[in-house]
Amino acid sequence: MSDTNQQNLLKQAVAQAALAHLPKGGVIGVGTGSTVNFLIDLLPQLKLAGAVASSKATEDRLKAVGIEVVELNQVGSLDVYIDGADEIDRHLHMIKGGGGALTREKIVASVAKRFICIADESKWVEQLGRAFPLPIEVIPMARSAVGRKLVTLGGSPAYRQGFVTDNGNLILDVHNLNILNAIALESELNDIAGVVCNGLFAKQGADLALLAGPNGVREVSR
Ligand SMILES: O=C[C@H](O)[C@H](O)[C@H](O)COP(=O)(O)O
Repeated sequence: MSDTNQQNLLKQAVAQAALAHLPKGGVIGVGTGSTVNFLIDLLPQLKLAGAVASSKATEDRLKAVGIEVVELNQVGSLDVYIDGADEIDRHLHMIKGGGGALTREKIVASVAKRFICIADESKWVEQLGRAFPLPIEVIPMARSAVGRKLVTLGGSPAYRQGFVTDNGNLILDVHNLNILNAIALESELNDIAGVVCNGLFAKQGADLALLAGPNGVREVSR
């Protein structure tokens, strides 16, 4: 079996395991990405009243399986937000945004009482950012200015060519950042003029991580 097929089986397994952690008949926040896509296919079983989508892609997919998509402005708070991650560490801090949906993901997650991260074990890392570059959503006119600031922080920003976010902005993928204090760096990056949002989810990390490996799905909670 190819590595991709094997990884897809793990994503399917973690999506299945997540169902037990989600409320039946409620409204939940739904993230973006290939792992979440496996979950969305299973969500009709929960007979949800609706879901808040973190991207246009997720919105389309939720509608395709018959789940009502609720605007965030119609919702006071959510019991649960569920999403994948590009990397997650032992503090349940994450890097997200590989699919470019980080800003809406962070917004929807911010109104949720609980963040559940679903991933395969390949996403579990000792230190964030060593293998996966940190995505940052940037206002287009600020691309070079933000890039220069990121270089002074030790990063090597790469412009994600041909990609436009759901919000009409661009993504810089920042390599070589030494992320020793993810909470502090998340704030520091947000302070750069022109940055809309960065892919560190540390101030609000996950409350529960479900991680699928060859021996099953393990749970790590805070
Ligand atoms: O923008 C994309 C999101 O942050 C995803 O949660 C992240 O990239 C993980 O995606 P996947 O489940 O496809 O690995």
